[in-house]
Amino acid sequence: MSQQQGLGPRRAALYMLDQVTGEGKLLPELIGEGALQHLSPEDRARAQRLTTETLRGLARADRMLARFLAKTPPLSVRNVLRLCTVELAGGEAAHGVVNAGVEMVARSQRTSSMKGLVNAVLRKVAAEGPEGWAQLVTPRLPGWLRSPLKDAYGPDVVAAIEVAQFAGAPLDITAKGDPNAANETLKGEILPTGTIRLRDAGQVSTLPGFETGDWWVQDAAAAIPVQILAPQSGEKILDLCAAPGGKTMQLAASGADVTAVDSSEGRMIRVGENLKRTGLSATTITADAFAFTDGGFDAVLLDAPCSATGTIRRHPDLPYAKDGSEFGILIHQQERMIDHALSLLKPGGRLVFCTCSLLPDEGEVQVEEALARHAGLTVDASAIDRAGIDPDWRTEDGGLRLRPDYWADKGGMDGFYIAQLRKPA
Ligand SMILES: C[S@@+](CC[C@H](N)C(=O)[O-])C[C@H]1O[C@@H](n2cnc3c(N)ncnc32)[C@H](O)[C@@H]1O
Repeated sequence: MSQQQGLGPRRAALYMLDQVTGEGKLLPELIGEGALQHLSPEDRARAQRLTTETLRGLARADRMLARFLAKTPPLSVRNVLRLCTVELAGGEAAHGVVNAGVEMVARSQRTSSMKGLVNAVLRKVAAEGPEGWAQLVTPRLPGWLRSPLKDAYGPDVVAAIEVAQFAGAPLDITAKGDPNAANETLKGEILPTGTIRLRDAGQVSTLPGFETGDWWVQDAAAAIPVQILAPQSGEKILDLCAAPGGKTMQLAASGADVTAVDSSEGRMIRVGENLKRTGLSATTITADAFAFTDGGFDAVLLDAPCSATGTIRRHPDLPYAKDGSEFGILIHQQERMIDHALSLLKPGGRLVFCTCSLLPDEGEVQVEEALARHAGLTVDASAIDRAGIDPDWRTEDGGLRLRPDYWADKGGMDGFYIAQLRKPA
């Protein structure tokens, strides 16, 4: 690859790093705004990979760079150094990476005076090689998140979660029908809960069965809430906060009569595309959950908006783009959403509440408080006795706590909290 060819994805990655670490933007937001649209599909994938790998290794890169920097350079130069350090750690040829780093700072008047510094520092990093990188400690979560997680799980579990987040995530797939049949061509590993797991999958849309809609991408943990809800053919089920539709497709595949509601127009377009590709059907409604008041559902799935702190191994931008200041608003909204979802259930109906959060305030505590608010409401503890679910994952309240460090030998899973509540008959 010529240096110029290599620079396009690197510059796009640098732009996204600056936006995440400087402006608090999330990667999906930046990609949605067109940050990668000028690149070929191949370069787009490379820019995305460079960005996520740099964010995943950012704290480790800073530790390595601190050895060679007398004082902290401006953010855009620091991000060039971080990006190049992570590339060098991955075994990229040193001269190409160092030249690219120098070229990136040389392009801006604001930073061109730092060419010499970048050149000297990156040469020292290159001399450390991947071996020097491997000796550094696993990157830690930022304090605003580490602290509540340490209170909830203790320091050893937090350290194990950090190892899982640093390792990243494989590609997980939910089959529309029998996972064994779908896996005949995918040739992955079938996990105990039926998810198909692929390592080094490459481009998703080129995998067998994508075009024909035989499956969709969905983390193994994210597939469990619908398994717990156990939809039956013909049941009237509401998927509240449905987009982009992974769980809507699971519900629809069971033959249930599914209504999917989400307030995001853009994300609802993706629900429509996903249903079309897989040949599944559901009624889709773009509306605020609180404005949707049709009742009488046999079951409601509430996958409430949350801090998404369980998904950091897939979204390493999150700890850098967020600071925890929105937790309070989310927790209050979840509480109101649980109450609203219960009001839409017929007597005796079931509500599966879940969040992809590691914070008990967005899981265990929500259920505890809902039980206190609603007389006669119960938790269906037996609903979580499903194939492949480890009894150790159960919580005292009858729910399920999933963590990224579970199934560590298989490649981990997203963090989730899930419980099935039963409205009095
Ligand atoms: C965790 S995601 C849902 C993921 C989805 N269930 C799936 O499996 O693909 C949360 C969703 O809540 C939606 N949302 C946030 N606030 C909402 C509101 N007030 N009313 C309806 N949907 C809302 C967001 O647009 C987002 O799509």
